[in-house]
Amino acid sequence: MISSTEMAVVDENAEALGVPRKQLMESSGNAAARAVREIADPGASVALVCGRGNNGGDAFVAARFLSAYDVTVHLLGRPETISTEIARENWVALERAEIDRRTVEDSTAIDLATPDIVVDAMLGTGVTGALREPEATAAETINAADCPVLAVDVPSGIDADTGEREGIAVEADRVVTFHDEKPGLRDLDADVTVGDIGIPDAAERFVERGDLRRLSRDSNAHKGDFGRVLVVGGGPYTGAPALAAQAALRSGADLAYVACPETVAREVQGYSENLIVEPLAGERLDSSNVQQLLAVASRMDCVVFGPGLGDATKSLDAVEAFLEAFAGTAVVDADALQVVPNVETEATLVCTPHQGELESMGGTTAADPDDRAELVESFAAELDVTLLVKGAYDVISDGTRTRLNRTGNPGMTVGGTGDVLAGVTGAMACVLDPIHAAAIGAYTNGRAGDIVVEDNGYGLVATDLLGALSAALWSESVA
Ligand SMILES: NC(=O)C1=CN([C@@H]2O[C@H](COP(=O)(O)OP(=O)(O)OC[C@H]3O[C@@H](n4cnc5c(N)ncnc54)[C@H](O)[C@@H]3O)[C@@H](O)[C@H]2O)[C@H](O)CC1
Ligand SMILES: [K+]
Repeated sequence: MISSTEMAVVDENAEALGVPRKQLMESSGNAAARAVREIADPGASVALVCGRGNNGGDAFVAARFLSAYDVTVHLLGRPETISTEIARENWVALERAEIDRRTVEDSTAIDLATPDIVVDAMLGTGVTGALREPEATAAETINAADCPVLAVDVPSGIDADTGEREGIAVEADRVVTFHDEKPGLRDLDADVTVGDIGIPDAAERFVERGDLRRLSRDSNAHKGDFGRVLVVGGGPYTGAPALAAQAALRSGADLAYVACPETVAREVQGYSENLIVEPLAGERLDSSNVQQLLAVASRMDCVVFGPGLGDATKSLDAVEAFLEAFAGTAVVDADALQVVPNVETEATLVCTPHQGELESMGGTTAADPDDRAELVESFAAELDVTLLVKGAYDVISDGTRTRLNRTGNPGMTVGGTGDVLAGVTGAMACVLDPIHAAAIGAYTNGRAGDIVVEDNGYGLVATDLLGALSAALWSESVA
């Protein structure tokens, strides 16, 4: 089962893997034509009722595959209003092929005559809200037709995210849906088949640029809507927490705080005026800081534990005491990871170990990415956390869903890149589910590293990544 949001991610991921949308439309149209052939014999009359989006485009393609039938293509609206380039190209192809195509500019004038089969290709996963005109009246006409109705992808008027309808919807006898079943179709009184349109499994398995669609920026947003991140770390090291916090800002968080021992607070602040530093009494994090941390954390959307914290027992005890009392979202990295296997917490945890750290947590690893993915998935389920295990192929799993990330390069073994990753993941965890936050964190951090190396060659340092994060996340040129 796949929602329309998820479908849009997978569709763009397929494109990133070299399978363009036009090719997918060709397969969708072919699958729709196959369904027509299963319902009606050659020579039968087929009325295709098409909208102006890609759902309609599928039917333009189907018409080309139905040369043995008496086909009429009805476009609802003017051809200039066809909303996508690939649908328009397929519309134009119909004219050249001299296939009977008509435009219906007045919804009351749609005349299907008495076809042997009607194909509903008005709206698919792009529908929002109740059917408007001319689609609403056309749906009535289709429902009144005395012949079988085949819906392309989803019956028009059914919301492909929820399976619900807000007003009138096409009553289909048969649905040919693409790639995977859509919500609600099973509850319909219709025969539903899933057409394989050639989207490779890799489009779901690997994190690709389509995943970035999960990050939409609403223009009405306020400060704080994209998250407040608190990085807890520093003591033996000062650069690490500053890197993580700046990475969180560069990847969209609105505010980044660093809670660190007071002895290093000035130094941490010195790295950037964009950071808000919260000094903690003492030279190393210890249990006496926990109440203060809990108070600060209660105002945050995500807490990142670990960067530059060190492995002093008293600091790890403090992390444990914090997590025992915390019920929010935390990213756990570096030495703080040791605490995770034994802690009793209600917090939602995203852990970012490299393979050595995974083993010290009690997990196992393997050289083959698919074997590793299986091991990581079961370990994530056992710990009840989301794991992002770093490697040439990063493995991300919440124990049920498992993804692989291939961005990044050998130049990124340099110190500090893990702190950047923890910060990016923290920013993502403010606005996304843990599995998506970790997947996009891994993708973005690696992509930033690839951009730096493409521009300058090897020799990157962690601060270079900060400058490339925006491009990795938002630049159109990233392909
Ligand atoms: N990877 C894939 O799944 C593929 C899917 N294909 C097909 O494409 C459609 C989705 O296409 P899209 O262009 O995104 O949207 P639609 O065609 O469903 O509709 C967009 C169109 O409709 C207008 N609109 C939206 N809501 C309403 C409404 N309530 N009333 C009237 N009009 C409405 C909107 O303004 C747009 O103009 C998918 O279902 C598949 O059939 C491709 O084949 C490629 C592969
Ligand atoms: K449809």
